[in-house]
Amino acid sequence: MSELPVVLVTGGAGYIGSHAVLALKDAGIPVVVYDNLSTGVRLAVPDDVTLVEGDIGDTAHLARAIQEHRIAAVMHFAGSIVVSESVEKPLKYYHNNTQNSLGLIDTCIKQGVRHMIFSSTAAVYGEPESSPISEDTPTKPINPYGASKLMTEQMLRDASAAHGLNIGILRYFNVAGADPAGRAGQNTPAATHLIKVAVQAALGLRDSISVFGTDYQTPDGTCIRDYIHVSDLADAHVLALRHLVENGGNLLVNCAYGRGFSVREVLRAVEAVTGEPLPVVDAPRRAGDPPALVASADRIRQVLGWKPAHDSVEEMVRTALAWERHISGVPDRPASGDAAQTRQAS
Ligand SMILES: NC(=O)c1ccc[n+]([C@@H]2O[C@H](COP(=O)([O-])OP(=O)(O)OC[C@H]3O[C@@H](n4cnc5c(N)ncnc54)[C@H](O)[C@@H]3O)[C@@H](O)[C@H]2O)c1
Ligand SMILES: O=c1ccn([C@@H]2O[C@H](COP(=O)(O)OP(=O)(O)O[C@H]3O[C@H](CO)[C@@H](O)[C@H](O)[C@H]3O)[C@@H](O)[C@H]2O)c(=O)[nH]1
Repeated sequence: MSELPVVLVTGGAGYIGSHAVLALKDAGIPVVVYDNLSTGVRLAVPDDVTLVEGDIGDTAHLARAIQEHRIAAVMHFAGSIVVSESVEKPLKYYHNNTQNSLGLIDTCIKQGVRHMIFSSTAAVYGEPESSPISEDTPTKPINPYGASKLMTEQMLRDASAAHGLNIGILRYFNVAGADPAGRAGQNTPAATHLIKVAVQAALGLRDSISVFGTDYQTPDGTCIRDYIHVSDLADAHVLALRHLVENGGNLLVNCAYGRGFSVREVLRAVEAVTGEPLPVVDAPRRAGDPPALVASADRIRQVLGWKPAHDSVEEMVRTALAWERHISGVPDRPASGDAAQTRQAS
């Protein structure tokens, strides 16, 4: 690879950003985290990585961090991420995802940053008329979250054309799981993501798990999503950075495996991994949810040579469960033999 740039990871104390930091470190690429710790946590940043605590909206502070650490590339994960909340509080999303990204892009250009990789989302596609969804599928977001991200994509494209910034737009589908080596995971206690909530319910940390909508036009009536393991996604970021540094130009890729699972299928996978029934409650539809989002994931493999290593819902559930046990302190169940011995002894 050409000379490795120092990478500033905005949102690097959050779920996906912290896994990207590990992947960058594993690849020997120097990294600095910039995060306001609004949903991220200090402990998610490895001890040997500098954390600059700050808001991306504070562009003077951001500019100083870029200068001080000689940043040449930015991975921009910082943002607000909950689809249903974006329907209730749209301006929060246009502020944090669009307006703050505008300030960040402007600051990066003024400070001579060469490369930027942006966390976009499948939510930019809305309710696509055809499936699977390719990068050429028209973008028609149906919630403010998706709209706030699409506007940032457009700003990046225009800024790239005018100022020569190399941009990588990565449209993630549903991210799940945790670092298989147990170094990182999803830390937000009030997280809303299906697999996170389901493993919390499996561990007794929540009373139940709701299935939001059972009357969608899908085979079992529940929503379908294309789940991707967070460590495979983190690896895609390292490949995307190499691509921008070595080839220049721009990149737009879906990040997914290209197959969908319904909510009920995911919950069955959780039950299969834990060996226990889940406390499931059928509930009304959640605002802003499209029925099905399944990617065409050919381009990311072709352009980046990405070879996912964790393409299994069970592995996503297993690693998420292990991380949840780690942060909550809920012990592993005794093996069935131990349980039998305990019963006999009493
Ligand atoms: N989780 C998913 O399934 C998913 C799917 C598609 C896209 N994304 C995108 O990936 C990115 C990361 O998501 P995540 O799941 O890791 O979320 P997260 O909430 O765990 O991480 C976001 C991080 O950004 C920080 N942050 C938020 N606003 C900030 C600001 N103004 N200034 C500085 N730091 C700020 C938070 O403290 C947190 O550490 C987001 O941009 C999100 O939209 C996530
Ligand atoms: O307790 C729960 C949580 C979720 N769901 C359903 O599970 C599916 C997935 O939901 P969730 O895990 O919350 O993810 P999404 O709302 O699909 O959004 C995620 O995936 C998008 C990309 O597809 C990203 O843009 C978002 O940032 C990210 O939060 C949806 O049908 C939900 O209605 C439930 O039924 N019960």
